[in-house]
Amino acid sequence: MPDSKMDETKKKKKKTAECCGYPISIFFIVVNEFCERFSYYGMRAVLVLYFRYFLLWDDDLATSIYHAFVALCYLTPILGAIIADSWLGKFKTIIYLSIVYAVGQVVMAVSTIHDITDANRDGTPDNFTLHIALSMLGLVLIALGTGGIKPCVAAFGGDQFQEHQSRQLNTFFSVFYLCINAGSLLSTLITPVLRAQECGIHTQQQCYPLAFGVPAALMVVSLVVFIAGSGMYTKTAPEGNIMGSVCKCIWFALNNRFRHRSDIYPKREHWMDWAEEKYDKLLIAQIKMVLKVLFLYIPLPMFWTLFDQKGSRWTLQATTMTGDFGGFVLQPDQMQTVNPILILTLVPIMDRIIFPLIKKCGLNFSPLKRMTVGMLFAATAFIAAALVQMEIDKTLPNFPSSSESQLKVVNMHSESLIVTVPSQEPLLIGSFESSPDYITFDQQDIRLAFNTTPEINKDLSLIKGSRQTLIIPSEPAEMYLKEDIKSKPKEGKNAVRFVNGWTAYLNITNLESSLQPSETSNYTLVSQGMRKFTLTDGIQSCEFSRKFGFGSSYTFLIPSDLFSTDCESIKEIEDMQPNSVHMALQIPQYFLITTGEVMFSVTGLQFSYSQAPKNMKSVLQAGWLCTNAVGNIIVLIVAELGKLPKQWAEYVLFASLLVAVSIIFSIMAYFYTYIDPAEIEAEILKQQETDPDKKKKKETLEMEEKENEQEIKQTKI
Ligand SMILES: C[C@H](N)C(=O)N[C@@H](CCCCN)C(=O)O
Repeated sequence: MPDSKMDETKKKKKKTAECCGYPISIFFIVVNEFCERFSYYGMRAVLVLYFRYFLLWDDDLATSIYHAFVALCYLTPILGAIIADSWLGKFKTIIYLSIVYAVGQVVMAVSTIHDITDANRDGTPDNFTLHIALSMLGLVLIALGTGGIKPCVAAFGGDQFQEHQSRQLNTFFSVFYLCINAGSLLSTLITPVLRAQECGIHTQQQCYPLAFGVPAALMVVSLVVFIAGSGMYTKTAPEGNIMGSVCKCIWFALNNRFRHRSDIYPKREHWMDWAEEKYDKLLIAQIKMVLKVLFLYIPLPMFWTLFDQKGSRWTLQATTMTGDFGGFVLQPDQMQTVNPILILTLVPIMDRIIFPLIKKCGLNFSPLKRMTVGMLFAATAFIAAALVQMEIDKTLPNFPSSSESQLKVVNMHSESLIVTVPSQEPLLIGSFESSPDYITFDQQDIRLAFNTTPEINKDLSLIKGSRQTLIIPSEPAEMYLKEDIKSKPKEGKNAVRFVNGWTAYLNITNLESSLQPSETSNYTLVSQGMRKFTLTDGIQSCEFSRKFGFGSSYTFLIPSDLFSTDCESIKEIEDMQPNSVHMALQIPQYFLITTGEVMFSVTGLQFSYSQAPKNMKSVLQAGWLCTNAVGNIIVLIVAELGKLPKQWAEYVLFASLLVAVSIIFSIMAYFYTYIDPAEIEAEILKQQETDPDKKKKKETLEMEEKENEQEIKQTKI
């Protein structure tokens, strides 16, 4: 927008109602942002677990779709900025896109109701295609909404301030950032708790509808709050399609340069100077400033590649750890709250203590240096994550490879048995006991010998890549194989099953059906904490309680004296140890990545603002957010191409890539000279005033172009 027009807009700004020097309207904007960020981060906190455990996608697909969604959220700001600047203005853009956003959240919440397709009432959806289609539609609408309003809301907040309120404007931006993190903190604490509840019409399942429904409700609240402030806002008219002008000017410069590629034309200082024939010197200078910063942005996506894995890989890592903090139990997806908690404490500490201290020591800790250090912190965070992963790997059971088979023997016979197993010492298995651990075989067909009278020889055909248990009931000749789980139970839950050694059928709470004598139940999943099972044969009953940790698996052996011992004689066989590495071990990696975020993200945001000409702040904002989108696309590419067999190795790979990129960035930063865009703009305007030929030059060029167009038309006719 020409400056004269901009001044007019400023003059036209109506005097707004104030409280303590602040426009009252910003209260609505800050509350709106808090609710919107609650909605966004709340939904994001449980998203990867929804993909993994509701839609039953594997870790890689869940991670890929999660990052594709985040990438889309950071690509759509460009669209939002264009709509606001050239068509609807910020106010209407925020309202319309917030409606799209709220609809998306509602569609997403509906997609998580398993009962809508669970016709056979077994607790799992029958029509996954419908759930996937609904959730993808919901996510696209959410991405359009959240990304579209992102470059508008903060700028709209800024528009509310008068020129004399520059101090209050700075405070507003700090409060705005804190609100983002307060919203994020509360939602990442609350939504995982909602998810962990059980709900449903026909069967009780993890309450994803509530976990996604509350963020949807908050988005509606956000919209209502924003509309409520409607009468108090200063609404500036759309500034004109600045992105369009920038693109046209660049296109013209490139074309003009190409047309004059011959050596007979004198060289120009910068390739953008080839737009001088048609475009304002001011616009060209502004584009040069923007391009200089955009060039510097090239290595930045790698930071976001690592940063945004907090919500995917790190959350999945937490599901293989224990979250028992004594007084309270933390869910794996709640670990992400460590980030906003640290932001709320680290931002003031850095701003008030660390950065001033560094300055006092005479060190020039320039914004670009801070960003480089931020990248190195993020790389160190991934090394910490790799070390934690190595600790977890040590505690994981030795699962069979695709060519191996594993077998355990459980003796429900009233006497001890000696079992002869190929290439093993004979095993002595007591009554109601099992072989010490799974025995691994390279072959599938094996023969076992039992010292019963008469002796039994049993030929077994094991399943490749599987874990199985051979159950020897009270009548050993009726022994049978039962397939076991071969990975950690989902969401840090515990898998339990019962073998019925009682003489009649048994009903056990939580089990799908009653258990016949000598039968082994399928696994049932139970959450961490004290769990109670009631066993009854229809006449007698007793209760069996046990405290569970995270990620374990047990087979409970029910003896024939069950009711006379009041369930106390039930024996347990531990098939899989509970997770033993504590989630607290993730705190160092969260601390390092958040320190990196403060140095990189907060500084980067300020840097983008300070180096952008005043009418192109939204262009650079969209560019800055785009680095985030590209970062998430890189996760997809590296995760797909890399496919490293060990998770810790993938963490080390990402850390190494970021170190390499931070070295390149530091070299680029070394050659960057900081500018004061306002000063440059003022200088050019002054020069232009003393250039009477300027207007004439432009008019002549426009005439020439029109004549050319007409000539082309006539030639065609
Ligand atoms: C919650 C997180 N710590 C945060 O502050 N997020 C901000 C900035 C995200 C920057 C992405 N380029 C947000 O606006 O959500």
